Order: sequence, then structure tokens, then C-alpha cells
Amino acid sequence: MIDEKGILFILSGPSGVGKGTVRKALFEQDTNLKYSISMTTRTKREGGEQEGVDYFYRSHEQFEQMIHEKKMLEYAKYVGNYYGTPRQYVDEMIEKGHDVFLEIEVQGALQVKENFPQGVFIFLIPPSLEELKNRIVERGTETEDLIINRLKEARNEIEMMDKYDYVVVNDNIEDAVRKVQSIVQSEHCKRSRVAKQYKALLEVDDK
Ligand SMILES: Nc1ncnc2c1ncn2[C@@H]1O[C@H](COP(=O)(O)OP(=O)(O)OP(=O)(O)O)[C@@H](O)[C@H]1O
Ligand SMILES: Nc1nc2c(ncn2[C@@H]2O[C@H](COP(=O)(O)O)[C@@H](O)[C@H]2O)c(=O)[nH]1
Repeated sequence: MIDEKGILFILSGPSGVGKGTVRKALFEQDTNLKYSISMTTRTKREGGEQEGVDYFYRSHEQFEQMIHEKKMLEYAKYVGNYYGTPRQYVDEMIEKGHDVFLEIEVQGALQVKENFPQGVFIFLIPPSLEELKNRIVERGTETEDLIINRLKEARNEIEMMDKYDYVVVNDNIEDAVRKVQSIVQSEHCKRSRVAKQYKALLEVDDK
């Protein structure tokens, strides 16, 4: 039987490293990827975040109900809020043969790894911790307290990068996007459907 399921790509990295920036640039070029929109209990950032585009924004009670009903593929509490991946969209897309892209923090990624080891785990790192701090500060979306907490988390997260299949330094956006694209292409070559089809053909030929 030919396996035509899609591949699950997981992009993690500390807050402010540029995951969202790299992902958006990647999606402008790769229209075959499907982005899994996360659910969160954090409030919308000022400046245009939208329900169903950036996140599904829910109350703590609604989020906990989703957990209770086992509707989350993974979830984590990060700096005081829940973040998680609704299971249904990912399952449906993978089954239909589409690649799915998750942009999530480390605790959640490790849960996915346990349940979905065939996923491809990519860790984005900043060129330096100083530059990471500059990026969060310059983005201007977090209070001073939140910046301190996110940078604390960043240290713990970076320690986990060995658990990932690939590490990409986001020094220059175009280079980082190109590297992530190469990873997507390599994984397709590795699991090539063409190779599987050839094997199936050879088996038929042998009979
Ligand atoms: N290679 C880069 N060089 C300089 N600035 C960058 C680079 N990549 C991203 N940035 C900037 O860094 C800031 C943080 O980027 P972004 O919001 O994409 O990070 P993130 O990892 O998605 O953060 P979070 O996890 O908090 O959502 C943004 O202002 C973005 O424009
Ligand atoms: N475990 C999960 N983490 C997620 C998910 N969606 C986003 N995130 C990560 O949370 C932090 C904070 O996000 P922000 O939008 O408040 O800056 C960041 O690292 C995100 O990548 C998710 O579904 N699950």
C-alpha cells in the first residue's frame, strides 16, 4: 500500500527569535503547506491580530473544556496562558496528504514528539541572547515583566534544542527561510512517494 499521508513540521524556538516572521515568509512561497492555527487564552495584541487568523482566542474555561474533551493534540501553559493545537484540523489534513506546519513552544513540541515521532522538529535560534532581547523589546508587544519572563523561558527552551531534528540560526530572514524550505524538500525526498510507488511497481513486476 502506498502511504500518502502528509508530513507534520514543528517549528519551535524562544519567544522573539522570529518564528512567526520565518513562517509567514515561508508560506508566501510554499502554498502546499497548511498552517495549524493555535488556540490560546491570551488576549489579542494591539495592532491587528485576528480571531481565526493569528489564533483562536478562548477563555480559560473554554480551553480547559477542550483539554477535557481530548480535542488538543498538545497544549502548554506558557507565561500564564494556555496555548495549544486543536487536534481535528491536523489529523484531517495529514490524512488527506497535506503537510501541516505547527509553530509552538518547547513543552508542546515535546508532547507532539511523544505521540507523533515521525514529525519533523525544527528549532530556530537567535544569533545571540542579546539579539533575542533586542528583538522582543523592539517588537514592542510585551510589557517589561513579560519580556523578563519570556527571556527566562528562552534559556530553558534553548537547552532543549538537542531534542530537535534540525537547528536553524535566524540571523538573516531570507537565509533562515531558505534553510527551512530545504528541510521541507529534504524530508519529502527522504519519504519520497515516488520511491514507494516504484517499490510497489517492482513488487507487481516480480509476480
Ligand atoms: N532575522 C531577523 N533579523 C532581525 N529581526 C528579525 C529577524 N527575524 C525576526 N525579526 C524581528 O524580531 C521580532 C520577533 O519576531 P517574531 O514575532 O516573528 O518572533 P516569534 O518567535 O514568532 O515570537 P513569539 O514566540 O513571541 O510569537 C519581530 O519584530 C521581527 O520583525
Ligand atoms: N505549545 C504551544 N505553544 C504555542 C502554540 N501557539 C503558539 N505557541 C507558542 O507560545 C509562545 C507565545 O506566543 P505569543 O503569540 O504569545 O508570542 C510562542 O513560543 C509560540 O510559538 C500552541 O498551539 N502550542
